[in-house]
Amino acid sequence: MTRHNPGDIADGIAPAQANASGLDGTSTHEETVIQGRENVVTAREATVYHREDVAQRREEVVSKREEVTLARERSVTTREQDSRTKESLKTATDEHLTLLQKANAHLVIATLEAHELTEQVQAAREQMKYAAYHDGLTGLPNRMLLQDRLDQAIESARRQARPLAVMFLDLDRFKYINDSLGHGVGDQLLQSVAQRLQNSLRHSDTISRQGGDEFVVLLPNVEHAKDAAISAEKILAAQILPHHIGSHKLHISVSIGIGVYPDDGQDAETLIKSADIAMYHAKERGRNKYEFYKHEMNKRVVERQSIEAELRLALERQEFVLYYQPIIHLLTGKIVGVEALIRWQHPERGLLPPEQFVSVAEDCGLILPMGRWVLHEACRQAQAWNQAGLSPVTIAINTSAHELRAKDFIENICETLAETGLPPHLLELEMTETVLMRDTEDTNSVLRALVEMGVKLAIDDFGTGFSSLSYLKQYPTDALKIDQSFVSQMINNKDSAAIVSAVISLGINLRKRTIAEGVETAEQHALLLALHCDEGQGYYFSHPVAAGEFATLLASGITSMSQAPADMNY
Ligand SMILES: Nc1nc2c(ncn2[C@@H]2O[C@@H]3COP(=O)(O)O[C@H]4[C@@H](O)[C@H](n5cnc6c(=O)[nH]c(N)nc65)O[C@@H]4COP(=O)(O)O[C@H]3[C@H]2O)c(=O)[nH]1
Repeated sequence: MTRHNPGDIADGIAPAQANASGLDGTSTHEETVIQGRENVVTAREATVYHREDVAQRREEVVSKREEVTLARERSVTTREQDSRTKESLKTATDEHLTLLQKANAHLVIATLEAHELTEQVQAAREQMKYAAYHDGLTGLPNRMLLQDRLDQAIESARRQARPLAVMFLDLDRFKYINDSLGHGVGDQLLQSVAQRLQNSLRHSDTISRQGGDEFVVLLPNVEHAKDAAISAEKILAAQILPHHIGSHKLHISVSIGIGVYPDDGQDAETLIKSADIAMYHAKERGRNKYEFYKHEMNKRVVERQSIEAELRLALERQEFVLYYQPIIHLLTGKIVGVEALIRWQHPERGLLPPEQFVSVAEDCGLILPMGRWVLHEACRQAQAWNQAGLSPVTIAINTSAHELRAKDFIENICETLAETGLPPHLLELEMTETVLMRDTEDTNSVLRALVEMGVKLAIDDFGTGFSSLSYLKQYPTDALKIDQSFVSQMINNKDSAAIVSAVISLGINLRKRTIAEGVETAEQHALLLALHCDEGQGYYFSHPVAAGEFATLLASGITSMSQAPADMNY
């Protein structure tokens, strides 16, 4: 745009325009004036326009400036805002970073903790798994693990068409050690037995503890049955050596039954059962033995099971009876006592001796009601003889460990004596050494209570248990019964004679009566007399007889039963 000088407009003529009109030479003065006026008007208009234009432009400029200012302001504001935003963003980022770092630290810790926890959980899981498959006392595989391994071994034996063997082991007379020396010693003995089993067998064999004193061994790699016999012999030889437990030197043997796959069982359960049955037969043959399973053995086991079931009914049906064996004063030949011995008048099997059912009764707990019945019946009978005017004799009764431990044992004896009217000094309780050696504190208080009541105490089968002479001084016992195994051999075996002689001397010195059990011959009788044994009991004098028969013996005063009928076997 052309910019005009405002002075030019004030003169009324724009120089350029003036110059242009004068040149053409055609216009008049008037025209020129008019022209000039028009020009002036035009110029004024132009000026006006120009002014308006200028004003407008100024406004535009102003507005532009405002815009620019506004834009600047906006820009400043935006920048400020930006900078503020950036700052807050930075702060937020920093905070976020800090949080992240913290979170990361937590995450690291949490990861470590989780790792540690996983390890603990894993360890706990493994521990639980170990506990589920192992015996807590010996650390040996338990029933479950054995089952597992046996299943696998059977499967493998089946595929390869070869045999495998299972051995069932039971410690002989472990119960007596447990009863007499306590569970602590019993547990240590089991650990020692387990250790020796491991040392006697191969790593590939599985030795498991089934519970109590029972172990089962899996021999997966046997070529022939005789391989199992070799392993069994190794076990017997290792276990028979004394076990040193604390201050005790314990002798224990094992009985082993062997079942062989596939003949004696095609699955784990049957095989173990066969080995178990064979083990019972090994025990019956005299312990410290092994025996292979034979099919006819099963019959005996079924018999034992049915005995248990029938024994429960025997008390209700009053099938038990007592037989009485006289005890003779050796010097005078008079009957001074009588031992009550239980029999079971079985409806089908006839009269059964105690060895066929007393241990079953002990195992299934029936010994307690059975023992109460024996006590009551024996006291009642003895008092009946007294009241019938027969010379009073001491009645001896066998007392098992279970009975002695029963809470109501003393109470029961008091009640029985009161009910039957038998004077306490005519009752003698027989207990084995092992029964006396258990829980010495408790046993002592029970025995003292009995002595205070006036009841007599005799130690049965003396010399066969884990003899500790200190308890002879400790307990208030009246008599020592010399075990029949020594009496029966005393004539031909010097050692047995020496033991019998020593026990009698002990009795004399400790002022206790000595009673020889199992006297069968005149020679034994004569030697016992010469050794100053007080009393004797045995087939030489009388077999155990029924109550009526004993009354006859007592009344007739027969003291030597060389005349005893031969068929008096019970
Ligand atoms: N070889 C031979 N044996 C003779 C002779 N004289 C007696 N006997 C037998 O020797 C056993 C003596 O009883 P024990 O040692 O107390 O041994 C008893 C006793 O431990 C237990 N018993 C018997 N009756 C009871 C009872 O009522 N309760 C308890 N808990 N056990 C009993 O059963 C065991 C065996 O009793 P029994 O079979 O009656 O056997 C009796 C008796 O018949 C002999 O000259 N030669």
